[in-house]
Amino acid sequence: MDMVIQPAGRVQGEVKVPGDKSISHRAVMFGALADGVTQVRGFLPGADCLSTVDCFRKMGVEVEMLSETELRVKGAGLDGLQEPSDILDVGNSGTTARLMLGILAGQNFHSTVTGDASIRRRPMGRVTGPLREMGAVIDGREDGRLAPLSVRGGGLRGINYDSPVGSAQVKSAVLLAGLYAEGMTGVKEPEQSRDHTERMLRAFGVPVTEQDGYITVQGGSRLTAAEIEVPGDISSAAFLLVAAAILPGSDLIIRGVGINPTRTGIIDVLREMGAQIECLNERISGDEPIADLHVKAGELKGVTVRGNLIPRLIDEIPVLAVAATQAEGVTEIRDAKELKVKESNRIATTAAELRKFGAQVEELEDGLRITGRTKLQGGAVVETYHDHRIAMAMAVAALAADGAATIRDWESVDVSFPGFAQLVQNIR
Ligand SMILES: O=C(O)C1=C[C@@H](OP(=O)(O)O)[C@@H](O)[C@H](O)C1
Ligand SMILES: C=C(OP(=O)(O)O)C(=O)O
Repeated sequence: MDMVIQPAGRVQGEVKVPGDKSISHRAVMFGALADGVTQVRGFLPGADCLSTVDCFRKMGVEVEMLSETELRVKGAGLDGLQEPSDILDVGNSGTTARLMLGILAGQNFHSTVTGDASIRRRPMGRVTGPLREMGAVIDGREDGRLAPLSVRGGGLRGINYDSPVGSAQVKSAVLLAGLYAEGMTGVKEPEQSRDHTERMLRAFGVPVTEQDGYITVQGGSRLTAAEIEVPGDISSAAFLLVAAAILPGSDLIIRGVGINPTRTGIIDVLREMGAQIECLNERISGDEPIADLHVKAGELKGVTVRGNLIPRLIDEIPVLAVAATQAEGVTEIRDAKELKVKESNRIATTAAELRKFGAQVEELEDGLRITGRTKLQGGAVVETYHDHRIAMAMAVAALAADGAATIRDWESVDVSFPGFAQLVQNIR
């Protein structure tokens, strides 16, 4: 479906964004493995998280949807999952695929995991490698590096894994397998990735410790059902933060957004660029810090973003590139090769689509160089490569353009932010 986005003078008002995708996935998965009934509020009813629900239902877990955002997961216990009689289809969701592979590695049954065309291109060797090292039998295309993947799990031994990438999906997959392994399992990463798994495992009563730089769990640790309050997703809020930062006269409040420090790179960088962002009513909700974000437009200037900041804003880089087109001078994003293995190659797709608005964007081996400030041109017909973040980033570019833009395959937005188009309409 095509979506036509009209320019907006500014954005204003008060809004809420849907629940955090990373936390919603984990609430369902950990609830499924727990003893007792887990209650989840603020769940993201996006396509990716619904894929997680579907996969765990196929393994016999009862998930009751009390409303779109509230669900009850009847835990099967650590060893209660059943062999699925059909393929586990994760749709477009890398998080479902990789975290679930960690769980499947611990099961004494056979399973097959696949997903859409994008998932079948994304690297799975980063999880199947360490899971095989732990003892899981995994096969698939390219010697088990690409889905479809078949898993025969069980009989795992704990390892200390030095991950070559700062990836929460890798860390989580290994730690989840570690719950089923003999002894201790640890993961060390080159840059710290989001820590929702560690926080939520603790909320489910599993000790997660740090030993010699390894984040560690003890095999056999049982999970006890918990009540999970999912905060608003800062990765979704990012589209609104950038819209408000670049549209002069904007003044927007986004209520109840997760501000876990492993996720707030976008706030740090937008502030450094010159946007005004305040965190109001900072509080702890369950296991995660949250706040209301008050953002106002500013005169933006270019910045360099690299190193350990990258995992703290990895999913926000396409929309950060849009902000950079409206900043004076050069913005460089480096050390971000990981962008190439997301739903699309986000270095290539961000550059190609932003150029359609007249932006000056150079693709780098490990990132992007954007030179501002450019008055973005209307009339673009944007391809989205079925990548929700590209669709929404380009919608934000359209808000700042001098005419309407058409965004192709808009339905991908439902992966993480159902209702985005309506919400943007309401804050004009
Ligand atoms: O663990 C998670 O929930 C996620 C981790 C990140 O991926 P990587 O682990 O591949 O960096 C992120 O890009 C993804 O949207 C969600
Ligand atoms: C990369 C993303 O998700 P996943 O890896 O779960 O597909 C994303 O949401 O931007």
